[in-house]
Amino acid sequence: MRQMTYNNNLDSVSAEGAVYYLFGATGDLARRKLFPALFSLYKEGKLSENFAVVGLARRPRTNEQFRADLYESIVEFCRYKADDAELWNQFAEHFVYMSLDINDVEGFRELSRLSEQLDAKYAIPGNRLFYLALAPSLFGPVSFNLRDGGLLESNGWHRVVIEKPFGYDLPSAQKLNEQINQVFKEEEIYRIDHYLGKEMVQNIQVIRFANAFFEPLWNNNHIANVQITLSETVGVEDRGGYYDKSGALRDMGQNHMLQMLTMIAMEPPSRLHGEDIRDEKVKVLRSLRNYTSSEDVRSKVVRGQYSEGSLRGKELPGYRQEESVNEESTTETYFAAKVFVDNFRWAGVPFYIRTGKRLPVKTTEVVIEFKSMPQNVLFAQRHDLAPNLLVIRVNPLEGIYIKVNAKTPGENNSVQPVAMEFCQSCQIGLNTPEAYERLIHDAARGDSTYFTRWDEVSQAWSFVDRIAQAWREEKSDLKHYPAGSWGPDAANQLLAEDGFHWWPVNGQEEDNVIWVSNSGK
Ligand SMILES: NC(=O)C1=CN([C@@H]2O[C@H](COP(=O)(O)OP(=O)(O)OC[C@H]3O[C@@H](n4cnc5c(N)ncnc54)[C@H](OP(=O)(O)O)[C@@H]3O)[C@@H](O)[C@H]2O)C=CC1
Ligand SMILES: O=C1O[C@H](COP(=O)(O)O)[C@@H](O)[C@H](O)[C@H]1O
Repeated sequence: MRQMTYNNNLDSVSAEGAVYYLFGATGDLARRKLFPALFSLYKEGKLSENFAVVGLARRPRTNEQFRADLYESIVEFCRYKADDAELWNQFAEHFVYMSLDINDVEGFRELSRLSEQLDAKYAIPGNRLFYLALAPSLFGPVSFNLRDGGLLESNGWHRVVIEKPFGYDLPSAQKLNEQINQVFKEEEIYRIDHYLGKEMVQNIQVIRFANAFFEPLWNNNHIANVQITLSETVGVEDRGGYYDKSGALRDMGQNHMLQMLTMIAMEPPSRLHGEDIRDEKVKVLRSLRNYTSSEDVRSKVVRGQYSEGSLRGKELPGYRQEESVNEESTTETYFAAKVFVDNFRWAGVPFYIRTGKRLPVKTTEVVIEFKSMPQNVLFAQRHDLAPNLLVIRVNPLEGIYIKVNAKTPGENNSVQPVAMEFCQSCQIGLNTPEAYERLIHDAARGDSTYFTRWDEVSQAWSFVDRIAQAWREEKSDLKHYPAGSWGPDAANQLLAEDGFHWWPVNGQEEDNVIWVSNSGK
């Protein structure tokens, strides 16, 4: 095994301080995720005192109003309480608001002047982090105006953090990238995929590469299939307008699901450094077997849309009745796919991936199903021995469990499945850093390991585009599933035809399993 080292010499960088420019400061993402993340970083001393945050959007706000919005967001969404008035005032004092239209370069010139004042006030050496919580159509214009307005002329570093979706398909993503590249170098661009900031997604590397009983078995000799589930109970909420153009494939598939797949499937990097890890991840994306025809897509990819139903006793409308959704929409709110990684390690191993809205539970889990032991006469089993599983729970519970076979206590040669669980969130609480905290901190430190590089994004789009193309050609295979159900039955068939089934997720395990867990189960 090659030597791997952690790259932990970046901590000092954020201590230099920076101005954070929050474009889209009056929007939903800022309110629910970005403000709370900044407060948590401040509470933990990760922002030090030499920083400033400039909130930017068109609608007018005074600094006082902006700070009041900030406070409300933190009370509602932050994992830390804002109950220490002195600390709160100290924090809020770093925030200012400026009304600005992205298309107006004059506003950027004024922002540049404000920035110089903030640099002087907080002893910041010109470091600038531009966070674009904006619609993708504004990424190009904002980049040009940052340059033309003089924001990139300061002495320090300049980084731009870009929200997803990065385009709608490969051509639009290419166009976006060309625009941004006219202003920023690739190493200055931090494309967010917040799943990469999740504790357990980052833990995949440690579980794989730090355990002698996983890595040697991590291949097609021993693994029967891999299952990745990202299920949500929510519908489209107030994002119907965006979602109806996007759908589950673009909203979750092109990014979060394929990124998780790469973390599971990649080869060990030579070092745990950003570029080395991303080199390995992009090789996985290049190895994805492309669907050869529309027929091929239809046989391996299932799409669904939720109709009326109920969840935990609550009646729910169908997708087509949601606000800002076309009444005849054929947008998928669910998809499941059988994917192959055509390389030496994974040849022949199916990766089953599924995601959907209005499913029965909110969970993200990865199941590694190992090949079964050969059936033999040693055990008095009436049924096949259950395969060993490694389950990685990403959220809301965080942890892992392994399922093994053991002797049924007191009975001769009878076999009993036992699940041994390390519930990380039960052990240390749910107070682990949220994904956005981790990622904002990483961007400020110049660590782009858990951001997506352009070659990854483009490769993922070219894979997804083939599916979208087949769906455009033929719409009749869209299946409707009742809200609150596990999606179309065709998704079960996808596995059944290979002799597999989806493993239960989120604590809905089978009755006959003995649990050994630190969760008190
Ligand atoms: N919300 C979420 O949970 C997630 C969002 N994202 C992505 O993050 C981005 C932002 O999403 P979200 O916050 O939900 O969107 P919102 O629609 O809630 O907010 C958009 C923001 O952009 C500002 N804005 C729009 N046009 C202009 C303009 N011409 N000049 C200056 N500011 C402008 C708006 O302010 P104003 O109207 O005052 O100008 C507002 O602050 C999107 O790309 C989205 O896909 C990604 C993952 C999750
Ligand atoms: O990016 C997105 O992710 C969320 C789900 O994120 P999670 O961290 O709560 O699992 C999803 O609801 C949203 O549609 C999508 O845009």
